[in-house]
Amino acid sequence: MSSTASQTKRKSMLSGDIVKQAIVQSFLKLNPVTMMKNPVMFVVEIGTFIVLLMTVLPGYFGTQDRIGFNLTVFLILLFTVLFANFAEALAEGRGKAQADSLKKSKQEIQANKVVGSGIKVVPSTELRKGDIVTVAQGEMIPGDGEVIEGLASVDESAITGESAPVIKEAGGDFSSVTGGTRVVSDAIRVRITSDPGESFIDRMISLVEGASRQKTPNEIALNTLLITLTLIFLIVVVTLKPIAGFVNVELDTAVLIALLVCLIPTTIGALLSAIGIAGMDRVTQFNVLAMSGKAVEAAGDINTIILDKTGTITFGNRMASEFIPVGGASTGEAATWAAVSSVKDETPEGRSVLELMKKQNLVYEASLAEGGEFIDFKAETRMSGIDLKDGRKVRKGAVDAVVRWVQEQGGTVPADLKANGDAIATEGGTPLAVAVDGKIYGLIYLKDTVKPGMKERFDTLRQMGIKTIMCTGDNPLTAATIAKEAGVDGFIAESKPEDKIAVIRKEQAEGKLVAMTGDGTNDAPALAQADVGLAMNSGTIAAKEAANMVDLDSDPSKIIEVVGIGKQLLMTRGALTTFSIANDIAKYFAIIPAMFMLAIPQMEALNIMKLGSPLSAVLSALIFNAVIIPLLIPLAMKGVKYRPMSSTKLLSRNLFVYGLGGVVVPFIGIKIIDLVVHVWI
Ligand SMILES: Nc1ncnc2c1ncn2[C@@H]1O[C@H](COP(=O)(O)OP(=O)(O)OP(=O)(O)O)[C@@H](O)[C@H]1O
Ligand SMILES: [K+]
Ligand SMILES: [Mg+2]
Repeated sequence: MSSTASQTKRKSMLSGDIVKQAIVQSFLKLNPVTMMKNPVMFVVEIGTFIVLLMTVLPGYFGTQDRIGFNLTVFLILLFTVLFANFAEALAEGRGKAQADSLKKSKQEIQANKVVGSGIKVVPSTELRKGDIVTVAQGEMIPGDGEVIEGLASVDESAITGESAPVIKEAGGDFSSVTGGTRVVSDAIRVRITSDPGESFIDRMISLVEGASRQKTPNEIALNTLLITLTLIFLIVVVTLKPIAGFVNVELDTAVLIALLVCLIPTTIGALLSAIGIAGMDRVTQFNVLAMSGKAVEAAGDINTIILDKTGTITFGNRMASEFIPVGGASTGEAATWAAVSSVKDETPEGRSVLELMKKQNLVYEASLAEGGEFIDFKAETRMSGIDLKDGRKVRKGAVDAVVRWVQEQGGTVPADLKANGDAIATEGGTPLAVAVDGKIYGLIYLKDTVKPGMKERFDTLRQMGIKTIMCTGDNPLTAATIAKEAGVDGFIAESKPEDKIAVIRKEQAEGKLVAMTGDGTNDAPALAQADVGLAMNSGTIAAKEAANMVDLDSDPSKIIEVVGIGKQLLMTRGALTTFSIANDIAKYFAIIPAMFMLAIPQMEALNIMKLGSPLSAVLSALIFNAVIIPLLIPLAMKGVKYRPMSSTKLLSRNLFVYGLGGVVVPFIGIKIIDLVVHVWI
């Protein structure tokens, strides 16, 4: 698929360059001002500095006999901090590279600004909200805006990575254009909707660059836990020295610092921000822009997803495939009125009616529509049509809507309408009734197909404990057929845009987190109300501003994968936290006995791990503590393997795997390192 092409293009950006940059960054991030943002690693840095002083000023600290050991501890600690910095820098690297390529597409553009009745060429940076510009074939669109006149195909590859041009036209849901994209055919008039520095590309750059990255509520909570643990261990270790002093035991300062570093949760402290950045990055690689890390996390906690039927679950190219007369009318009559009501109907459904006429070699008197007043399709009325100049009113639309409209005018409903309509609906098609004033002439059979693989995707969601609700403006029979075929958990038929917001509020009132997709202006309130609102890039500005995510490929069914990515982010963080804390427990068993054996050699019985010597035990634990960070970077970046199951099952499984693994792995790791280290000292 096309989005995979852009993904491979972006994946290859994790190149040697990014690694080189990340190595440089690892050193720059040693700056204490930067380091302070990560309290756990900041404590390690302070420890590193103290051991450095003891190494270079042994006379002052009375550590002349330990210079070699202290130097080794200093180096291991330094690498611990560097590894943590490297993890974060590597995670940031890909976004930075992407931001650079975006900046290139942001060079100065000449804009044809409409001034009075003429055109003035100005640099795009001078454009302000409300300005009108014209953009002709081959020109770049100078800023974000809305097409107010004309239709053009636009190459949006600069932002979407997608080379096939998309159609943009005035009015409707495909009118928004993005600055930095190129008109490849025809010309449009655009009203600018953003001031300089606030455009979509600007926002995108600062997002992928991480400039606007803020800690999420979940990260803040976890950070508080990590700081608390660090403080507790700090107090324990600091008070250890005077306590030991009482019993005339002299504890070595470097060993105490090593103990502290091993006990505080350095593994998760080092990887925490990399996990968050990588999670956002996975969403970006998927061509979805998340406005905040919070949105990605919320996606991981979603309980209910609200999906549109047409275009999300089905392909959405509802095409007229048959004219079915009712109430004794002829096929020709039904087709004629269907066509007359569709002359100016620019929806795919409307256009397909005229195409079907051509395909079936049917003709109608075009003059009938001349001078008439066209009635656009509206989701509220679920009808479209024309008021003819001779006073007759022609309508087509959802059967129940047209029936009501006919009855309002004192008309009658043909006896065979319901059976014919239901027949179409039970096949999953959409019946549109066609009427003139009080008389219904026939039905248009609109065909649509469920996208392949939908059932499997909904099964997966169900295993994760997520409920899916299909919302559609279609009739209950069609809705039921499609719902059954696609395998959604529930559906709402004949729904108007405002019904969506009601469903979201209802679910939220039950304490659930809700995700939805949308593209129209009338979706905006619901997109804002939802915990995760995914707007289509092809959609209106209002929709994109209300949502907290934008899908550059405009594929509404992607919400399903976004939820998966969010889940994976939360799982990865949970798993590595469990692993990290369990790890520290194991290191405790290596260091504490060693420390006391250093002071009281008779305490050999404590050496349950049978490590070579007290000093090699301390170094081995410290080395393990350092190298586990780079070893876990790939897992932090890629995310833990993710199998769909309920959250509670997942939690207990992860506790088992990463908790137990976290205790066992260091025992083995420290033992192996000790075998090597012991030979050296
Ligand atoms: N161009 C049109 N002219 C007249 N009636 C239409 C037209 N397009 C759709 N309809 C009718 O209006 C109903 C509502 O359409 P709408 O686009 O709001 O929702 P939908 O596409 O059926 O559902 P979904 O919310 O899944 O997109 C359709 O089911 C159909 O019966
Ligand atoms: K640690
Ligand atoms: Mg629709």
